[in-house]
Amino acid sequence: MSTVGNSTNIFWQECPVGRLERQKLLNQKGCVVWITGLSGSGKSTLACSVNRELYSRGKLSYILDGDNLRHGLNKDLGFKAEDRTENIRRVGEVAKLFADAGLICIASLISPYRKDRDACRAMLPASNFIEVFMNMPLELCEARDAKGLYKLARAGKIKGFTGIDDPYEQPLNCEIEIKQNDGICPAPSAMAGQVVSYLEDKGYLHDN
Ligand SMILES: Nc1ncnc2c1ncn2[C@@H]1O[C@H](COP(=O)(O)OS(=O)(=O)O)[C@@H](OP(=O)(O)O)[C@H]1O
Ligand SMILES: Nc1ncnc2c1ncn2[C@@H]1O[C@H](COP(=O)(O)OP(=O)(O)O)[C@@H](O)[C@H]1O
Repeated sequence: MSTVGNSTNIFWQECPVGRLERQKLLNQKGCVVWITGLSGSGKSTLACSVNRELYSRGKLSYILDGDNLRHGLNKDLGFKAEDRTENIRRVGEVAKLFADAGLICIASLISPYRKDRDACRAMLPASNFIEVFMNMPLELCEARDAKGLYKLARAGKIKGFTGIDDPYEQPLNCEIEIKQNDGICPAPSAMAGQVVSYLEDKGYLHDN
């Protein structure tokens, strides 16, 4: 195709070393583990724990954390709905590249809108988008308030804070749900175990 978006006269370039060769080299399959949930629900903690566990098994993963990407790639974006949508779109595209590189890409963003997450899912071949929902109650996230942002949002000093005066749409069909058991949040290693077991069961930790 020679017209894509606003670009004309452009052509897709193929390279002889492809995804399958890279996966063989790494003995794993590229995919995207997309962690969504409220601020303070434990997304970054889970991402780091999965990353560490995979590393200990000799598997290459890379974390795309919303907070970190907003320091660079997405520093022109704020938190209004269009900016969040563009934030998720860009991270979805980058995650797709990492998965094509053969890595297990762990994206950790609030990603509050279902349609934005679904658009990222649609960018990837079927089943290579693994949506993980941090299903933690707002009360727990707010009680943690690791960055003091809920306090500022309650005081009206931050407007449009997810869960307070901005929406969060829960996934309807996620692959993995992390939730409290009898009111207790599982330890980070247990949460990571749930994700790594899924990857193992679905064959992502081997290339064939
Ligand atoms: N208004 C508002 N709403 C929600 N979050 C806010 C806001 N302002 C700043 N922050 C901080 O930004 C982090 C979320 O960035 P994300 O890129 O993950 O957000 S989004 O997916 O585009 O909604 C989020 O980080 P986490 O706490 O790690 O989720 C907050 O620290
Ligand atoms: N499973 C857990 N058990 C106990 N504390 C946790 C757990 N997961 C996260 N936390 C704590 O909750 C706070 C918010 O976690 P974080 O990973 O930064 O959330 P998010 O990335 O969703 O904002 C941190 O202080 C973190 O140490």
